Amino acid sequence: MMWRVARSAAASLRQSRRLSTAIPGPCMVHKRGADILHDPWFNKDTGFPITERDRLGLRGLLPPRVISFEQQYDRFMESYRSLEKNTQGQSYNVVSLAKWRILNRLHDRNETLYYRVLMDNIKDFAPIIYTPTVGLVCQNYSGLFRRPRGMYFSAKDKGEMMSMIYNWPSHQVDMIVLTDGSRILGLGDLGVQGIGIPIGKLDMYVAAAGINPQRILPVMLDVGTNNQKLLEDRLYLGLRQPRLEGEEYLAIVDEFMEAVHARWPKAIVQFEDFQMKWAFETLERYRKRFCMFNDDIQGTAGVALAGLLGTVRAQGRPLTDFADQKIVVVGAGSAGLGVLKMALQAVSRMTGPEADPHFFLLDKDGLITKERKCVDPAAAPFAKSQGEIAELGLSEGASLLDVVKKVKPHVLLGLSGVGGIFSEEVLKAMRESDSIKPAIFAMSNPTANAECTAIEAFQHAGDKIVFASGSPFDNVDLGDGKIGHVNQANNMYLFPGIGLGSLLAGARIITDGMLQAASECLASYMTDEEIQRGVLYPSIDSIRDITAEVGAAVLRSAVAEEVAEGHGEVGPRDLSHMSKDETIRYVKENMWFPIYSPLVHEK
Ligand SMILES: NC(=O)c1ccc[n+]([C@@H]2O[C@H](COP(=O)([O-])OP(=O)(O)OC[C@H]3O[C@@H](n4cnc5c(N)ncnc54)[C@H](O)[C@@H]3O)[C@@H](O)[C@H]2O)c1
Ligand SMILES: O=C(O)C[C@H](O)C(=O)O
Ligand SMILES: [Mg+2]
Repeated sequence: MMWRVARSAAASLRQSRRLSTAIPGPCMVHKRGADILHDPWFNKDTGFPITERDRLGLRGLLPPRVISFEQQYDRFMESYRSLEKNTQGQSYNVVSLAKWRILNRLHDRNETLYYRVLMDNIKDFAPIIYTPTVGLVCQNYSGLFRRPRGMYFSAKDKGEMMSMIYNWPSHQVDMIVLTDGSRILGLGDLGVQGIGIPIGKLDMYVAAAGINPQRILPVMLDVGTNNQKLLEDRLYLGLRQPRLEGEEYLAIVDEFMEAVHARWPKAIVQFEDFQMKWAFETLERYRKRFCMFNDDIQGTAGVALAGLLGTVRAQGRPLTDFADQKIVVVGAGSAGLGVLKMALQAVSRMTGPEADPHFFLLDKDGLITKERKCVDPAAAPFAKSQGEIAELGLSEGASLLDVVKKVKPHVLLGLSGVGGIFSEEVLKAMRESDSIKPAIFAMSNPTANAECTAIEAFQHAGDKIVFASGSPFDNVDLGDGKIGHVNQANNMYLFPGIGLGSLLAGARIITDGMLQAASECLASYMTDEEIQRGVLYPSIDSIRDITAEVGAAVLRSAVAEEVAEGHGEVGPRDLSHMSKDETIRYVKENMWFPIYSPLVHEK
């Protein structure tokens, strides 16, 4: 019965979308005149029709000619293309920051146009608003700062957060991305300047998942910084004090989480770029109480696992052979351990709880074994025993080169944050891999921190490899008309769908099952033909489509695990009656799309 209501609501939505170019639904605005022009959410610049200018007190505040949305779009793209032309030959940093500035100015002025150009040109613009340029933006944030975006909660706000949260102007917030700036990409502690990451991630939420930009909130939790250079920088915009530690630190995060939950109980909080100790600890602390997840641990794991399963298919082997794959993971931080934990769960599902996978884990001190004095508890399950490695001629702390030479792994996966660590010698050693298609995943960000470049990988490890990197690289010309395909193994293929699916499910919490469903959905998205060509992930051009599918998979899993409480008028029973296709349709119909709506003034 209820589902019929939902269906008819969905049908009317579909109807209004079809008609949307002609008569989009109205949007209530409580402002008039110049206040509207200065609000990027409502502003249409020269696109305000004459009648609207009359109704909203805008007449005379704009040049007389009305410019259509399409013309505004073309005008922006022309200025962007001429900026590209005019900056040719200049350094990467100068060009990237110039591109970021022009996009950011549009973002500050007219959100509808901004998100439309971002969505339509995601392949060109993701590398600017997301990795790698976002890293450069964070490094230079205090100098680039012009207008605030998002919220800042600092150690000085202790005891005030419950009231501060009400300073945010939107009545409803669906998606929050939170960082404390302690491990920004592979760039280390950037303190308050890390706010660029939540902003970039939420831009991806809007572009890929169609989360309404009025309902997103980027948040910086400024508990100080241990970056001496920033502490000494007179322009640094954050607290000039060492990071809070221990209970003092947790008290700040607790207070923030309580404040968010009090105002928006259904908001989803994505933890991003926290240093390892807090990444794991906060995940365990909050995941049963709030609807939250840690993208670096859980989103990354799902994307990596999907890619790893793809490499098994690429070898023409059944998926169950994943249990026999030899995988060397370089980097035992939040990302590397997240990947291994999820990979272990996958092997256990295939072989039973006594699973004995062939995983080798290295950190800055080399191969991690049980001989190691202090092994992090999260890394302990992956520490090798002397017996296991002695026959390979390896011992505690063995170097990466030694490990690759002796193990002959099917997969070499880097999440170390150390640029170039897959040296020529290491890559050449991968030629002796036991796989017919050795896989090299250089997943660290941004580009300069990638363990190797795409060209280096194909040049040294050979044409047969499958390659993936966290930040984008161009495909590699292998000669004779052959192309070495470059995949982008980045959590952007999952986090928007995890957030969207959890939101539309009205999930109480985000379970391992929901994350597994997301990963499996991504893994099965690729056809055999694509996989054979070394294409493990979809093109970023189809990110909205894959996100809808992932969102639906997450939603269905939330229903199956009985953590779905429903969203808006669609209750859990309605959700449970939806077929897979209906769920995908429901998700797609709930994705926001940038279009000018008629503004109606309401006092
Ligand atoms: N592609 C993606 O989607 C994705 C997702 C998450 C993180 N990352 C990237 O992964 C990197 C690591 O992130 P993290 O959160 O795990 O960081 P982290 O600081 O928690 O862990 C880094 C790990 O690398 C190890 N390491 C450092 N130097 C090393 C060396 N020379 N050899 C071997 N290991 C070394 C450290 O000991 C540590 O175990 C970052 O660059 C981040 O941008 C990428
Ligand atoms: O931000 C990214 O591009 C991926 C990931 O979350 C990272 O921390 O590197
Ligand atoms: Mg991250």
